[in-house]
Amino acid sequence: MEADRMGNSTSSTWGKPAAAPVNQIQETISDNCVVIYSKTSCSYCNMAKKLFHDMNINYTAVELDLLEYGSQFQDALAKMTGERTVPRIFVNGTFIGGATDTHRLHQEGKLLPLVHQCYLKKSSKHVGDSV
Ligand SMILES: N[C@@H](CCC(=O)N[C@@H](CS)C(=O)NCC(=O)O)C(=O)O
Ligand code: FES
Repeated sequence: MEADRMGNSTSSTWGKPAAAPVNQIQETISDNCVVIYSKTSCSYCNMAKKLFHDMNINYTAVELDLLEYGSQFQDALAKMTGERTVPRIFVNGTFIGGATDTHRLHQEGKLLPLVHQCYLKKSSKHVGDSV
């Protein structure tokens, strides 16, 4: 029941160390060239998505407000990137910043090369893949 859940929220948080979200985040960012940790209600996040969309670049969006453990993911992201804010954007397995940083990278012409580097890496991995 609702009251149970509220009463247990502290202990269930203790029972779930941030290691699990960190591992999941690391897996997601190594599997996908562009990952945006986002919230559906956030216009900064939408602007970041639009930037990639307009460049015809596929991205993986993880909507933290729709995740049951979204707040723990935000804690993990804070540990990994120094900020708990959204969006948190990763390209080629590396944190590149929030919305402002990403737009700046794009203006400096550095965003597309990072993405292409990742595509190249992924396509070469499959050459001679025996699995
Ligand atoms: N300059 C940062 C601003 C990030 C920021 O302030 N994000 C707000 C939402 S727009 C936030 O994450 N607030 C806390 C939260 O939603 O948990 C960026 O461009 O990403
Ligand atoms: S722009 Fe307001 S929550 Fe991100």
